[in-house]
Amino acid sequence: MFCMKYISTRGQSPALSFSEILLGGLAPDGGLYLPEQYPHFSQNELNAMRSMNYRDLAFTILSRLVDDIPATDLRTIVDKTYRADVYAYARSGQDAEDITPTLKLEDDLYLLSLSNGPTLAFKDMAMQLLGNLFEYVLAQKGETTNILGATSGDTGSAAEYAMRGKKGVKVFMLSPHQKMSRFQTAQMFSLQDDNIFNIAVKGVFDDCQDIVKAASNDHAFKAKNKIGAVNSINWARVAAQVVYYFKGYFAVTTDNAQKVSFAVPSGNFGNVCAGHIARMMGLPIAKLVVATNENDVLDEFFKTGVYRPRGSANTYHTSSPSMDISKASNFERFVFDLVGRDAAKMRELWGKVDTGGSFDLNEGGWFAKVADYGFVSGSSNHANRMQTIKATHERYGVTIDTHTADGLKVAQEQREAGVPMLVLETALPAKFEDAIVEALGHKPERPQSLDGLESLPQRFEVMEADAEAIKQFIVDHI
Ligand SMILES: Cc1ncc(COP(=O)(O)O)c(C=O)c1O
Ligand SMILES: N[C@@H](CCOP(=O)(O)O)C(=O)O
Repeated sequence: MFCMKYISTRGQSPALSFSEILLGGLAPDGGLYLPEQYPHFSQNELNAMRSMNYRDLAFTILSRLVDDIPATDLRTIVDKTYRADVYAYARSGQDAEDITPTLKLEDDLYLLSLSNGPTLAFKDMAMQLLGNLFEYVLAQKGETTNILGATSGDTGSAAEYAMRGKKGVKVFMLSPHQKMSRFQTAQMFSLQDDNIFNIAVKGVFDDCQDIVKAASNDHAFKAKNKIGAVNSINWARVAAQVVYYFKGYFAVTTDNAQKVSFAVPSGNFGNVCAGHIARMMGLPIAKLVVATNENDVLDEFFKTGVYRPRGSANTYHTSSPSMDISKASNFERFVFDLVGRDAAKMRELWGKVDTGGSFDLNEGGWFAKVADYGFVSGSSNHANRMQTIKATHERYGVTIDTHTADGLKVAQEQREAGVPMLVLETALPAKFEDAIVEALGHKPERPQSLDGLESLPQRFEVMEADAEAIKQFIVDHI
């Protein structure tokens, strides 16, 4: 019987079990949780996983990361989550039972469809599981939680759809005022459930995320008001996202000697961090391609070794708005591994980041080791997105959204002969109708059930980017 413990990247919090860290976000020392050691799948285990359906694969992987929920209960939670009727928006010709079907564009180039869930973005893959895990753990402990989250457009709706009506859960979701697409805004703000509170913050996503972290670092406030997290600072979010890298790999290979690459539209680094963890668990990955939009802090790091988060004034509002992020939370998880899990080094580096500074990992020779982890990067801009959406439609008859277009553009630059490249489809085009009309001259398809979404009445508060005022709002509404 192994015992999986989670440790903080900053090294000054006690090691805890999965259920103990499930509801929270940051560790008490301000760091992020990671497994003390990554579990590793042997070749025989990978062979056995090759023919598994999504639910079996999810259970097999998650049970190596979660050892304090009885296996029969975890199995029930997984089976309840990954159902074809939950991930029902598969393209015609795709099998919804696959949960994350692959779509071949041409030889060795695929889309990995992650956005067939209720809110049409990849966030549903983990958030639906989180909703069911939260319900289970809260019932076991007889507790309640008040979730405080930040969204640039997709985490918010995925969390609200996963948590609406759930007993013992309230959701307070911060979003950048007037910076999400019309569809994204309507998807969140039209929810009228009593347990959902949408707060439009006058600022950018990073301001919202900073407020979430400030509340999480106020230990007395967090404990008194039972503050929970659903952003990818929450380990369970990342853990759930590991599964579809395995699913995608097995879908396009026949033998574990083969490697594949994944191109990942990136902002907060949660999605590609899950790819990194899949690789650490033994998945044969050639490259992890980090694709950014004009907010290219991550691309700058992977090209130069310098991590230089930017302030609100230098964070651009783009046509792939969910990636308008200049301070990537989960990057800390990768750097922890990169610097040999040296927590003192992490405190030194994030001491600079948390006070508005930057760091250069050429110092100490750490940047030279990035290649060992398979990371490469690139960026794209509005003109690239329009061109990629148009070319993909003309060449393959497939409409992709603006974020997936960022991924595909950079994927094309990083392809290698004989190595399948999977581009993660992180949202469906219906969420970004105006951009699709600009690129193609016509609207994208949208599920009939979502017709008229933008005309529904909306309920939200507009607030300044003021952590104390937002904390008071929460106190007044719980
Ligand atoms: C549609 C879409 N694509 C890509 C991203 C970037 O993913 P990550 O923040 O995990 O890097 C996001 C938001 O995070 C998103 O909503
Ligand atoms: N793009 C995200 C930003 C939050 O990312 P998360 O993965 O940390 O929740 C969004 O759509 O809200």
